[in-house]
Parts: sequence; structure tokens; C-alpha cells
Amino acid sequence: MSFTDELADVGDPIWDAVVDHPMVERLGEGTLDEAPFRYWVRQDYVYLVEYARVFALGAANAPDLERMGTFAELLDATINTEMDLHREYAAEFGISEAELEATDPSPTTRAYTDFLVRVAATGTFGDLVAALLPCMWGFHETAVRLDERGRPDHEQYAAWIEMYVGEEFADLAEWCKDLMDDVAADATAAERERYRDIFETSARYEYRFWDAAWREEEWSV
Ligand SMILES: Cc1ncc(CN)c(N)n1
Repeated sequence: MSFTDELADVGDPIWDAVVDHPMVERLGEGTLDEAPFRYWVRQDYVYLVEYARVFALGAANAPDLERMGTFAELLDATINTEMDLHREYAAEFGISEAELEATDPSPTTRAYTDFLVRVAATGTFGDLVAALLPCMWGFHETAVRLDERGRPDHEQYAAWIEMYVGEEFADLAEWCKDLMDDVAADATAAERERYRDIFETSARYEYRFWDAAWREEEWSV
């Protein structure tokens, strides 16, 4: 049994909860109000900036040139391709680039991205991979599960599923799982336990990120 097979026991119930959350369930059915989705699009833009920072830290901490190069490519792809696509996608919901840039992180976005960046900046390379894995694996799993229920009539929601179920994101999820397995193969039992905890925290934040959008969460004061 690989280490990521063990992590699947932690992740699976969380991905199940994600697809059963009303925000995601309605996205999959095409019945989701656009207001919480617009909120999600804006918060995800903020998230992607910090996510890119994790790739930069991954390149800085990578133990060999090959992995350093892959993290550098992911940084480039996120900043120069995924964020362009995100801006185009946001425009379809009437959200301008200026509005994306002016978005303040919600409490959950702040907490999740601070967690990711803290682990990436102060932890080991294995800690960083464990923190990143739910972002790649969880999104792909969510899209796969929604796709199994059938594509919605809503054009943009169907495009969301199509993007994350597609080959590029499937390959990214596999790459990150292989990387986790490689790192875990040389780790002590205590390190693997720590990777499991970090993975679980990130996966829980993935759920909270959808829930915050559903509630259009704001700071209380
Ligand atoms: C919150 C979140 N998690 C993961 C992904 C996939 N890159 C994303 N765009 N947003």
C-alpha cells in the first residue's frame, strides 16, 4: 500500500463531504445562484496568488534540479496561464480585473493561504508537498465525482468541471501523488504522521473554502 493510498483514507470522506456540500452539489446540477459563485471566483483569484508563492517556495526548497524545474514550471503556469484563464472566466461573470485585484481575502482564504505559506516557508520539502496535495488531488476528485453525476446545462459551471476533470489536472494530481510517495518512501514514521496531519488540514480547508463561498463569508467586525 502506497503512502497516498493511506492518505486516500483521510481524503475520501472529505472529498465526499465536498461534493455533498450544497455549493458544490448545485454547481454540479447547474442550479447554483451566481452570487456565491462570483464570490468564489474572486476569492480563488486571491488564493491563486498565494498558491503560486507555494510553488516558488517549492522550487527554492526542492532537493534536486528536476523537481526544482517542475516547481518553477508550475509557478510560471499559475502566474502566466491559469491566472489569465481565471481573469477570462471571471469576465464571463461580469467581474473585472480591477475587481479581482481589489478583492480582500475572506477569513477562510486568509487562514488557508497563511497555513499553506507557513508550512511551505518553515516546514520541510515533504511538509510542503503534503500541504499542496489536497489542492491538486481534491479539485480533480471533486470534478471527477461531479462529472459522474452528469454535466450541468449551465455553460460556465460545465466549463469548470471540464477544466478540472481534464487531462492536465489529472496529470497534475498524479504528479503530486507520485512526489508525495517518493518523499514518504525516505521518511520516518514520525514524518509520515506529520505529512498526514498537514494533508488533512489542507483538505479540511478545501471544504471550508467552498463553505465560505456558500455563506459569502465576511469579517464580523
Ligand atoms: C481553493 C482551491 N484549491 C485548489 C485549486 C486548484 N488549483 C484552486 N483553484 N482553488
